[in-house]
Amino acid sequence: MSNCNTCPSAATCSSKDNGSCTIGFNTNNNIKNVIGVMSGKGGVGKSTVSVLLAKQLRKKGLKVGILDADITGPSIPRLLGLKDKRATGNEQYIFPVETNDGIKAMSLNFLMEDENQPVIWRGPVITGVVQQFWNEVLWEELDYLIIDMPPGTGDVALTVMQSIPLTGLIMVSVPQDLISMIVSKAIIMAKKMNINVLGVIENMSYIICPDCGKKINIFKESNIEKFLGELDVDLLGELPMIAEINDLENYEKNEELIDKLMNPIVEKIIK
Ligand SMILES: Nc1ncnc2c1ncn2[C@@H]1O[C@H](COP(=O)(O)OP(=O)(O)OP(=O)(O)O)[C@@H](O)[C@H]1O
Repeated sequence: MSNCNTCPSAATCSSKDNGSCTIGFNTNNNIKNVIGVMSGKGGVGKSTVSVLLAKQLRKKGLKVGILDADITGPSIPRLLGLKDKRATGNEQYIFPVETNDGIKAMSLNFLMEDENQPVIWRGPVITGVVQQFWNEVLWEELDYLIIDMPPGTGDVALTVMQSIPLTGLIMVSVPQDLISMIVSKAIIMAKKMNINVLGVIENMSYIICPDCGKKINIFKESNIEKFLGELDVDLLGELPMIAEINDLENYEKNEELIDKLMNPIVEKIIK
């Protein structure tokens, strides 16, 4: 059950009441910060941003894990280059799969025989799996656990917000009015649930001219400043739409460029 002393949400939690807290803890895990990556809308780059964050944090020598809460559309194993790996376990715990650079990861695809097999489960079963990934995976000591949330503000998002002690949420958006409107819903949901929104990352914000290096806005001029002002949320940074980000399985080849783009964002998050 809950333990306020080791809860990453302790600083912002208003209840401070062990009796009413429903957050479960695996006493063998000590996770200092839990960051949810959310958007409200699918396909905007949540999983990509989750992996980029994890890689940068790891490069700073921190202990990092990724929990893939996108149970019906898991993409973390592929993005980490772990698609052929399977998780193991014993009677008590599930052991996360680890990348060569030491990022621990758990995804439903690590438990499926075939990654193409669809998951045809109803909401309560799916939310149960997410809770198991929090409670039954032996994460041990982590500085940061990144949770890649599924799109939308439905069951799983609600479960993560209610039953995992989030330090904060990062919202991923792209510069289109329709998406900003849906991301706004997710931000308002988080605020209603007293979850700290660390800020927004605008993904696929621009492209870079291969000849002159100029930034080109592909969508009509972004209204991100206005949208953030209305919601009182910070912009953590903007990421371009580039082939190197689309090719995370070969991250090492593009490390220098990606580090340059991600490092200022990660510095803000750590602060
Ligand atoms: N900045 C970028 N530049 C180029 N390609 C990108 C960028 N961000 C994401 N992509 C690509 O867009 C696609 C969708 O990204 P991703 O899977 O991260 O989105 P998602 O929001 O997690 O999707 P889902 O809603 O399915 O969970 C992927 O093919 C990814 O490689």
